[in-house]
Amino acid sequence: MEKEPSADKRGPTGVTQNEKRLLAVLAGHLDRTAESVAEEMQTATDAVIQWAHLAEENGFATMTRTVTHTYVLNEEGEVYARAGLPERQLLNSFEGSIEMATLKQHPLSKIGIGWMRKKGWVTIRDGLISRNGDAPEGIDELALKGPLTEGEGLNALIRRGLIVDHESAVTTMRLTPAGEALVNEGLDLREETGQITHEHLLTGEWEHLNLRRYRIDRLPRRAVPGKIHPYQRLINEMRQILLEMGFTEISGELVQSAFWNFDALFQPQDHPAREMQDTFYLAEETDLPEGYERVKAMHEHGGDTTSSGWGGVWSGKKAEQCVLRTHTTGLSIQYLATHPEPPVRAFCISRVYRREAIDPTHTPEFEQLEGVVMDKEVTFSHLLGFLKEFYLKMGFADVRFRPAYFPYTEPSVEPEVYVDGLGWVEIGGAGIFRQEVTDPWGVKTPVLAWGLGVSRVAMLKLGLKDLRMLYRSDIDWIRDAPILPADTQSSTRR
Ligand SMILES: N[C@@H](Cc1ccccc1)C(=O)O
Repeated sequence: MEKEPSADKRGPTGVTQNEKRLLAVLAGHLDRTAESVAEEMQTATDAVIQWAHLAEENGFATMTRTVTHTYVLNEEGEVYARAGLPERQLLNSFEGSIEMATLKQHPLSKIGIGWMRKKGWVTIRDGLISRNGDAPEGIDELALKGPLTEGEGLNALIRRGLIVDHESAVTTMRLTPAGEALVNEGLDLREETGQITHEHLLTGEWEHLNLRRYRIDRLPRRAVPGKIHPYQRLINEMRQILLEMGFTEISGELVQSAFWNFDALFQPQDHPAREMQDTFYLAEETDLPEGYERVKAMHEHGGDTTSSGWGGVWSGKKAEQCVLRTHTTGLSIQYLATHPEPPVRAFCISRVYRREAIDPTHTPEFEQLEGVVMDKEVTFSHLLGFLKEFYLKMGFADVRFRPAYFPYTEPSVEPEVYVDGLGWVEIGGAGIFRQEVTDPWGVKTPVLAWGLGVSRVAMLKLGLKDLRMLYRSDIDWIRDAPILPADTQSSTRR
């Protein structure tokens, strides 16, 4: 291949063909407008500006953009230019003093009176307007006479909305000394070939081609294609794991009765979590489902079981109240009520609502991953094993369990995962449903149940310091968040 002239001076990246053509056109001129260059090169002005940008980056040319304004009176301005500003016309309409009420009859009084006062032309006292003196012509009135050149007078007219500002930009460009030197050394203006073809190789023509150089030291412009929100991506991944483990996905309404959200889970009616400050109550009420009497009996005295219940009188009114679901455990028990025979493996990943003060780690709405496994002979060990397995698949290798309490499970645990830099982080609740929960619906087989904070997991997996980021649609964050397919995220995935 021919050695390109002065390749050393062009830097390692070379100069594009279009840039060279542009430099040749600029040679011998001082400043040229983009338009005239475009005309000579028989191309679009935008293209010329783009090539000039490249040349500028390489130090061969400079560009200057000059914005010029042309000011013209608008329709209203034209009228005032002929007849005078409203305040002048108004002032000329009377001598000495005039009753305010009379002057208000004047069609221009609305605009004019204020301006006359502002300019100190008149004094208003006891409903009477009096001239102060001879009211000399102001800079705005001078400007109105034209020509409209920049200055305080014009600014005053612009502020009063009497002017149209026509803006036009002219881009000029010229060679730098380096650009001139490059042109003087001679530019290789032969056509460039961007792609070598089979033909070129066969005929040996490739040896004589002027091949376009790649700028391998430059990053290409960043591509920001559409993609799934990082949080949704994580939720999809969790869903996939559970589906692969043989679970059925269930769903339910955001609005639930207190009955399903609390009572069916043997949560006593005076439980603090049911208080207004923790739960969003709605004005609506709903009918109690068939079989609610058995839940009532369970609360009051333990129904037909050995449990003694909570005692007292269970109020149907309280149970009829509608709430924004505070957890998804209410969906699990509803599902079991209609599917009381084993085996059942069900899950849902859904939004729940709690009256939390908003801060970096609390939002009043967040997602939970809820699940149940009902089968003959499933035990507490299976529950721990399952949770461990799930977290492993999510990429948390260290999982441990702390004893916990929920009104609906016994025994109960809170799983924790170990996160570098944070230590052990609590990430949900789990346990075996109590007899008080399952018995009213004829469920006789053990039920493993859990509810995990999905947004918590997301925070840890996405390295967020602020939970709110998940809900904020911060476009920069969304663009920057890496796309990690499930398979590459965790080496423990089996
Ligand atoms: N509902 C509990 C989690 C949980 C679900 C199922 C069983 C035990 C605990 C919570 O919201 O924190």
